[in-house]
Formats: sequence, structure tokens, C-alpha cells
Amino acid sequence: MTLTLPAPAKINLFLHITGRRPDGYHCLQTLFALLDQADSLTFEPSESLTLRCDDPSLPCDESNLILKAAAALRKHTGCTLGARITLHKRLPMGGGVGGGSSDAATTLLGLNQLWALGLSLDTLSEIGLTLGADVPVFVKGQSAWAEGVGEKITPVSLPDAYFLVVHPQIHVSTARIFGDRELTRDTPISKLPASLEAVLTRDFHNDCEAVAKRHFPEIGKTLDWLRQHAGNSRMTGTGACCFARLTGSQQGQQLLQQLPQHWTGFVARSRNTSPLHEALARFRETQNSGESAQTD
Ligand SMILES: C[C@@](CO)(OP(=O)(O)O)[C@H](O)COP(=O)(O)OP(=O)(O)OC[C@H]1O[C@@H](n2ccc(N)nc2=O)[C@H](O)[C@@H]1O
Ligand SMILES: Nc1ncnc2c1ncn2[C@@H]1O[C@H](COP(=O)(O)OP(=O)(O)O)[C@@H](O)[C@H]1O
Repeated sequence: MTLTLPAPAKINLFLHITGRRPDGYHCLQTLFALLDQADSLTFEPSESLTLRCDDPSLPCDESNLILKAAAALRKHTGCTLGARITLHKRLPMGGGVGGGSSDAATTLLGLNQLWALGLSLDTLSEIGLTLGADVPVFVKGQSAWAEGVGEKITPVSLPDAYFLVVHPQIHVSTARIFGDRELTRDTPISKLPASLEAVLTRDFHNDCEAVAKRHFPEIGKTLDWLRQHAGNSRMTGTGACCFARLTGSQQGQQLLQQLPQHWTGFVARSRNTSPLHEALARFRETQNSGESAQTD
């Protein structure tokens, strides 16, 4: 059995920091939009647990979130099965689009299927939270309003929208931004915004933007470029990627042509349900119809 599953990107449509917990972690309010742009992971049965990746800059050792997720799953269940995992890396790393966290979530769901563990999404989400604050939203698989450190998740239904996501080729460490003394940590608690249009107004913002721009002036240039060319712009997560809402995919393709050469970008559509969950449902349907064909 070979299982190929996507690990989609997210953008934080806004990100407010409302406080700090005694353990140093920050309390957030954020709106996660899942996107149709994704890494791809393949899982095959094997005696040992191995990872290969087509991007040589990403270590495939125990520091990789995919192997961390597999190890956490083995520890939780006592399972000793192996898997040959192959990662096709497409999402920018350290870019605020959650690629590493999404890879971890896809590994939890993929191995839960491959190893027939039968764990619920709630349990996989709890295991995921030990790997990173962003993992639960990818495990749950819905665009969502999130609070706490990102683990209090309420699914939302966002209107169909296209975004241009630009990566100014900078790698931002989440810990570095959260560790900055000048970070605003007292944004008042907000209610869930009424519409996507409201989210992109000044009432909602990304508290990490000012600090990220100071550490990396290129992020400020990216935000300015998007504002000039698309009329709106915001940073996702702790950066470095910035995005703009588009009128449609065609506008995005035109803007990609004009993008300064040292930046990369992609056009993506927001998805209320994760492409991971859709792919897994299709896989299970195929398995079930194969089994019923065998018993007929
Ligand atoms: C800020 C967000 C918003 O989506 O995005 P990214 O830019 O990283 O994608 C996330 O909550 C990030 O989640 P994640 O990337 O999983 O972070 P983690 O690995 O859990 O934490 C990395 C480090 O950031 C700090 N951290 C993280 C999350 C949080 N709510 N408060 C924190 O103070 C901690 O210092 C932690 O050691
Ligand atoms: N499978 C993985 N994919 C991407 N990054 C990973 C992975 N495993 C570990 N990492 C580490 O996690 C860091 C942050 O990853 P990523 O999720 O891409 O960024 P962000 O949290 O900014 O969205 C990377 O720079 C890398 O050092």
C-alpha cells in the first residue's frame, strides 16, 4: 500500500498577541486560512522508519518534524512498525506558511492510516501540539479561528478567495520574533470578525509585522510592493512571507510576472476543508470499494 498525501500551507489572515503565559509562550488570536498550495508526502510500509526529501537543504534526521511526528506516534501507541516516507518539498521554509507543522500533521494522519492505529483527530491533535503550536489546526483540517497558543480551534467558513503569497527569500526564526522585547503583547481581545473584508481592515493586523520588518527590512519592501500592486498586504505568522488578497487567479498570474527577481511567490486559493482530509477520504473510499469487491 502506498499513500500519497498533501501537506497544505496556511496563512494567518491576522495575528494578534493578547498576552504571555508563565512558560513564555504567547497567547494569540488568529484566523488561519488553509491554502491549496502544498508539500507532498508518500508513505510506504517498511521494516525501518526512513525519510527522504528532494530538498537537500532540509536535514532528514531526527530534527525533521516528520520523523519527530512519527516518533511521537510510536511513543504514544507503542507501535513498532516502520515506514518509508518521501517528502516532495514545495513550501518555503521558515516562511510563516506552516510547512514544517503541516508536514508533521500529514505524518500523524498518514501513519495513523498506514499503521491502522485508529486514533481520533482529537488525540492526533494533542500529540501534534507537543510538536508545535501550529500542528493542531492542520490535524483538524479546517480553516479556523484559533486562540490559546493556537490549540483552541473553532472552524470557520471563509468565502472562496485567491491570494498572492510572496517569499522574500528570508528565513525567519519564530523564536527570534517572539523573543523580541519590542513585540506588542497587549492587543485587546477581539471577537471573531464578521467578514473577510473586515479582517483585511486596520482593526485586524499582524502584531509580528513591526518586529519582523525591523529585523528584516526586505519584509517591509515586500509589504510595500504588494500594497502598491494589489492594494492590500499583510505578513503571515512570524514571516517572512507576505500576502495580498486578489480579485482572482488571473490577477495573481499577472503579478507573478512582475515580481522582483530575487523573490519567489505563488498564487493560492483558500480552502475551508484541508486538501489532506479530502485526499485521505478518497483513499479510504478506494480501499473500501476494493475490499467490498473482494468479498462480493
Ligand atoms: C506564530 C505562528 C502563527 O501561526 O506561526 P509561524 O510563523 O511559526 O508559522 C505559530 O503559532 C507558531 O507555531 P510553531 O511554528 O508551531 O511554533 P513552535 O514550534 O511551537 O514554537 C517556536 C517558538 O516560538 C515561540 N512561541 C511559539 C508559539 C506561541 N504561541 N508563542 C511563542 O512564544 C516559543 O519561543 C517557541 O519556542
Ligand atoms: N519537514 C520540515 N519542513 C520544513 N521545516 C522543517 C521540517 N522539519 C523541521 N523543520 C524546521 O522548522 C523550521 C520552520 O519550519 P516552517 O514550518 O517551514 O516555518 P514556519 O513555522 O515559519 O511556517 C525550518 O526552518 C526547519 O529548520
